[in-house]
Amino acid sequence: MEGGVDYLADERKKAEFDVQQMKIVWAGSHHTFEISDRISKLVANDPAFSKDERTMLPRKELFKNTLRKASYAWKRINDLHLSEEEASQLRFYVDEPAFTDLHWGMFIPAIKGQGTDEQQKKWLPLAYKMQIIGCYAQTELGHGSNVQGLETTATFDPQTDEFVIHSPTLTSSKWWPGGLGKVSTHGVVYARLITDGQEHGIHGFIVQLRRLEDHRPLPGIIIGDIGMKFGNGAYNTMDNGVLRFDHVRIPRDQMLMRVSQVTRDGKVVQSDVPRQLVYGTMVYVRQTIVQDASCALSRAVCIATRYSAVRRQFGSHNGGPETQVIDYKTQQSRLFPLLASAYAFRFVGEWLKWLYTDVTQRLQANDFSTLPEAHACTAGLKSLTTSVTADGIEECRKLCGGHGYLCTSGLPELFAVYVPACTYEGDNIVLMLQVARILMKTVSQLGSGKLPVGTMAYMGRIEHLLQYRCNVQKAEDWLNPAIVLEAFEARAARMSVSCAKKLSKFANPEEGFAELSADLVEAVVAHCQLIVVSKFIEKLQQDIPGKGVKQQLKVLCGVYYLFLLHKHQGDFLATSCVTPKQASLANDQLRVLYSQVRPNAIALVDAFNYTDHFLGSILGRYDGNVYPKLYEAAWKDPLNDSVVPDGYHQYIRPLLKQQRSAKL
Ligand SMILES: CCCCCCCC/C=C\CCCCCCCCCCCC(=O)SCCNC(=O)CCNC(=O)[C@H](O)C(C)(C)COP(=O)(O)OP(=O)(O)OC[C@H]1O[C@@H](n2cnc3c(N)ncnc32)[C@H](O)[C@@H]1OP(=O)(O)O
Ligand SMILES: Cc1cc2nc3c(=O)[nH]c(=O)nc-3n(C[C@H](O)[C@H](O)[C@H](O)COP(=O)(O)OP(=O)(O)OC[C@H]3O[C@@H](n4cnc5c(N)ncnc54)[C@H](O)[C@@H]3O)c2cc1C
Repeated sequence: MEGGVDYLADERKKAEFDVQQMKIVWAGSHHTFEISDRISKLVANDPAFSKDERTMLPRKELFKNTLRKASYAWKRINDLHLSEEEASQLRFYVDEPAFTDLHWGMFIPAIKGQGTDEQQKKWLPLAYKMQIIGCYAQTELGHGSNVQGLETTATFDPQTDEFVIHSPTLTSSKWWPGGLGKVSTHGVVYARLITDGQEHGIHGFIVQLRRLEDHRPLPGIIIGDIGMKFGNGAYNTMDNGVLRFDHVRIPRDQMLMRVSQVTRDGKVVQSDVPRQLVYGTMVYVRQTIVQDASCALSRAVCIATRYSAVRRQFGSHNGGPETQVIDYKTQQSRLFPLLASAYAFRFVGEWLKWLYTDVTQRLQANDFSTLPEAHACTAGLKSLTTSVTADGIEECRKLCGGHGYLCTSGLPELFAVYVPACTYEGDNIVLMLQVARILMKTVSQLGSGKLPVGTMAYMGRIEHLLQYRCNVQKAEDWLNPAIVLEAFEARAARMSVSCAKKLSKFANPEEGFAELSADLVEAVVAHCQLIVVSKFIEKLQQDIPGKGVKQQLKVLCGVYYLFLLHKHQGDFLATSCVTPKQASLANDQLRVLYSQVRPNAIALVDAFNYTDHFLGSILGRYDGNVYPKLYEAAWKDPLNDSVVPDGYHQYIRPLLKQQRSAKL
C-alpha cells in the first residue's frame, strides 16, 4: 500500500463477519487456503512474473514472453519441490494462458482416462517430467461440436502393425488445439478408426508431431499457428494450432486402448467400458471450467466492488463529498447478484469436483452407473456458469464506467481471455441440448418404475410438484430454504414436462426436438439453476465457523436465488409456481438483502484473497488508491514517449497547414 494509506479502510471497518474465516470457506479448507495464500504471494513478489505491458506487446514478443514465464515457472516448481497441488496453484497465479494448460489439463488426463495401464506407464512419466509436451487435438476446421463428424482417419495397416493417420480434406485439418501451433511435441489426436475397410468410430491416438532434437515437424506433418484471436494480449499468449497429416505412420500401441483395442490382426475388441469414455477428458475439463468460473467472476466482481466504493458521483451536500456509486440501488442491484453468483459458483464447483472424483473412483471399479449424471451435470453447469460469468465480466466493466474500458482496469483482458469459455470444451447451446435429451428421457421414464437419481431425483416427486402451490405470504417467507427449493423444483419440473408434452405431439421425435430446442434450453437453464441453488443451500447446512460468516453466506444465498426468481419471474408466473403478489414480495425481500450486503461488500471481496498482481487492475487495488495510479499509468503508454507523436510531420502538420491556407 502506498505510504501505508488504505483508502478503503473505513469500508473494511464496516464488516460484520470474520474475514479470515471467510477466506478459508472460499478456499475450501485451511490447507487449500494456506497453499493458495503462500503461492499467490510467491508469484506476486517475483518480478519474473510481472504482467506489465502484456496488452501492448506484439504477438511474437508476447508469445516469447509466455515461453519464458512457463519455463521459469517449471524451474521454480522443481527448485522448490512443489507438490502437484502447489504447482497447479502456481500456474493459476501466473495467470497467463499457455501450452502448459493443455499439457497438464488435457493431454495427461486423456492418457490417464483412455490409456491402458501399460500405455500410462510408458507415456505419463515422460509427460510428468515435461520430456514431451502434449496437446489435445480433436477439433477440425470443418467440425468441432459434432465429434462424430470428424474426418481425420486412422487406418490400420496389418502389414506393418501401424496406423496411418491422414487428413483427407482441407476441412479435416486440426484447427484450434492449444499448444499445438508452436510448442507441442506430441498430441492426443482424435480420428476415425478404420480397420479392414470398416469404420469403428472416433478414437484417440498418441502422435508425435515434432522431432525432439530440433523441434522440426516430422515427415508428413504440416503444423502452425491459426493467427491472432480476440483482444490484445489475452488468449494470444496461446499458440492455438493447425495440423495436417499426410499418411503419417504410428505404431499400433499408440491408439489409446482402454475403451476399444485393435489386435495384431486388425480386429476391434470392445472392452466392457462404455464408448462415451472416449469423451471422458471433456467431462473432466468441463468440471474444472465450472470451478474456474467462480475465479473469473469473483475477480471481476472484486474490481467492480472496490472501485464502486472509491468512485463518487453526484449528491454532494454543502460542498461535502459526493455519493459513493456503490450506494446507488441500481449499482447494488447489478453488482450484488454477481457477487452472490461468484460464491454460488464456488460452492457448486466444489460439489462438482466431489461428484467427478466419485465417478472416477466408480469407473476404476467398472461401475459406470453415474456416468450420465456426470455428463449432464458437467455439461449443464459448464454452460450455465460460463455464460453468466462472461456476461458478468462485461457488466462489471460497465459498472466501472469509462475507466472500466481502460486496459489498466484489467477488465478488457479478463473478458477477452474468459469469453471463449462459452465455446471451448463444448459450445454452451450444444451442451445444453445434451442435458435436454437427458431431461426428456427422465420425464419419459417417469411412471415406469425407474426412479430418477442424483440431481434429477426431484422429478421422482412429479405428481406433488405439478400440484404444488407456493404458500409465501410475506416477504420474509422467502428466506425459508424449503419454500425456495420447492418453488425452483416445481418451475424446473413443469418446464420439462411442458416440453415433453409438446414433444409427444410430433410423429418424429428428432424433428420435435429440433423444433422445440429453444424451449428445451430454457428448461435446462431452470434445471441447472435449481442445482446451483440447492448446492448453496446444502452448503449452509454445514458447520461453518467464524463470527457472522454463516449469516453473510445466508444473505448471499438469498440474493442469489431471489435475483434469479426476479429475473426469471416470467417462468415462475407462466408455470403458476408463484403468484404476481409473491413475485413482488420476493423483490421486496431482495432489496432488504441488498442493504444487508452493502456494509460487508468490500470484506466479501477481500475474502477472495487476491493479490494486486493477480487482479492486474488499478481500479481493483486493495488500497483503493485509484486516481494517482491511473494518472501515473497513462504516462507509461508508448504514445506518451514523445510529446509530439511520430507521424506529426507526415500527416498532422500538412493537414493543419492546408486548413490554414484554406481560411486565408
Ligand atoms: C487480466 C488477465 C486475464 C486472465 C484471466 C484468467 C481467467 C481465468 C479463467 C478461466 C481460465 C480457464 C482455464 C481452462 C483452460 C481451458 C483451455 C481450453 C481448452 C479447450 C479444449 C477444447 O475445446 S477440446 C474440444 C472440445 N470439444 C467439444 O466439447 C465437442 C462437443 N461435442 C461433444 O461432446 C459431442 O459431439 C456431443 C456430446 C455433442 C455429441 O456426441 P455424440 O454424437 O457422440 O453423442 P450423442 O448425442 O448421440 O449421445 C450418445 C450418448 O452419449 C452420451 N454422452 C455424450 N457425451 C458424453 C460424455 N462426455 N460423457 C458421457 N456420456 C456422454 C449421451 O448422453 C448419449 O447417451 P444416451 O444414454 O445414449 O442417450
Ligand atoms: C480459445 C479456444 C481454445 C480451444 N482449444 C481447443 C483445444 O485445445 N483442442 C480442441 O480440440 N479444440 C479446441 N477448441 C475448439 C472448440 O472446442 C470448439 O470451437 C467448440 O467445441 C465449438 O465447436 P465449433 O467451433 O465447431 O462451433 P459450431 O458447432 O460450429 O458452432 C457454431 C454455432 O452453431 C450452433 N450449433 C452447432 N450445433 C448446433 C446444434 N446441434 N443445435 C443448435 N445449435 C448448434 C452453436 O450454438 C453456435 O452458435 C478451442 C476453441 C477456442 C475458441
